[in-house]
Amino acid sequence: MPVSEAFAAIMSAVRDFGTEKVPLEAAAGRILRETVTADRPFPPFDRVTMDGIAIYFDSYARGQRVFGLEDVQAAGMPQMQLANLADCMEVMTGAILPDLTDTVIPYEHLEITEHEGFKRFTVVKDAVKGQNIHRIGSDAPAGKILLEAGIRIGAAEIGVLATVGKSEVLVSRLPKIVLIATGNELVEVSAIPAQHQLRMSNIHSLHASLQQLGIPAEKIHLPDDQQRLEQHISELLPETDVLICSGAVSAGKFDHLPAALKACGMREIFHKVQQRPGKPLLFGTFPQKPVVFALPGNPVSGFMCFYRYIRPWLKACLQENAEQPLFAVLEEEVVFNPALEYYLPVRLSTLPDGRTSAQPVPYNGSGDLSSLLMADAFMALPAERQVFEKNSIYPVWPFRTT
Ligand SMILES: Nc1nc2c(c(=O)[nH]1)N[C@H]1C(S)=C(S)[C@@H](COP(=O)(O)OP(=O)(O)OC[C@H]3O[C@@H](n4cnc5c(N)ncnc54)[C@H](O)[C@@H]3O)O[C@H]1N2
Ligand code: MOO
Repeated sequence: MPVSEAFAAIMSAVRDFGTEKVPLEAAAGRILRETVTADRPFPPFDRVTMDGIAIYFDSYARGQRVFGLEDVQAAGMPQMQLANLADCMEVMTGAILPDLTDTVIPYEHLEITEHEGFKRFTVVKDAVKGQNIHRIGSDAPAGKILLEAGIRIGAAEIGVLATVGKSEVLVSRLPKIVLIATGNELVEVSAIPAQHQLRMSNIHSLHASLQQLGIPAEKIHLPDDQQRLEQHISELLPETDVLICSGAVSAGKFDHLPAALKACGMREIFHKVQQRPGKPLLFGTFPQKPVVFALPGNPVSGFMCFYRYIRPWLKACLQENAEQPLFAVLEEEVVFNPALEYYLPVRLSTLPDGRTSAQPVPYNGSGDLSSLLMADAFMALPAERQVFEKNSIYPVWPFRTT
């Protein structure tokens, strides 16, 4: 199956995992599922923006330059009122502007003297009516939509949510994901492997890739034994939303996973995609609820499949706004003969004209996990061509991203 068809099949199996309310403190990184409006104007009152004095501008306009002090309006104090329009009120940044004043002169534009125990302020720089006041509603009127459903909540959004009083926020519920590593050759990260063994890395990479999306996952290692695979998988099914398996999906004698999944009731949507790496990718659904992505065991294959298929699928399930497709300029000629879509590890950078460039990194194929250390995206080179010229433009799928 071509990549475009595989992707379309996966995206037509998008599921809604529902919503939940979380405390504001736990909302960062989650997907907002409600419209958030301004409960009050932004700012909610005429806000003083400089420490100094507030005056009635007409007095100044008539030539008055010396103002006697009536009182001090600090931030957090209810609004005061100027009793005599020829006086002034000392005001602090963040205070509500005193009633009957309309202009704020900062201390830097004042000479301060004392006369018989009373403070006097002489204005020594030109003033403009209305200066240094952040007007009520000038940023947003009450009722304005500030945030729409579908955004990923970041630090700026948390500040706005706090301002409008959202101590609880409606967000997408996260799916329960189980990561299964298969393979008798795999040992724990903390183990010293024998010569024929290796430490399992794929599910740790996948776990980290899910963490970028704020989704936790359970990790399990199962042996190359069909009965044990079936038994474990059937136990997991009732309480799992997404199964992501790694390894045992190609043509080997011990690649029991497809048969085990089928025995557990999986409906296979496709197995094998016209791509490299990641050709043996399998996607299926279960009648009750989980979907299953069975990724090829070669580390770069599974990694690529996560960013090309699983990540966009999960974002769509969480009802997160879709990302803009990204394109880059290929920095050197690439020749690739098989009739497969080629996902080439590349390093991205910005050209002087602002476009993104993609430099292929040294790469020994889908077992070469270390090649990813130098790369930050896969460039998708279409199956119909064999020669990809320098300076041609193709889509890229970045993986150093949130
Ligand atoms: N006769 C054929 N052989 C192979 C084919 C094919 O079409 N016909 N496809 C090749 C391709 S392409 C790939 S990719 C691999 C995928 O094979 P599997 O998905 O069955 O994966 P395994 O054989 O289990 O493992 C492959 C490789 O990856 C290592 N591995 C597996 N899991 C992990 C893990 N969690 N952490 C680190 N490394 C892992 C495993 O040790 C193997 O070296 O098949 C080709 N063969
Ligand atoms: O497709 Mo396999 O994933 O090339 O190594």
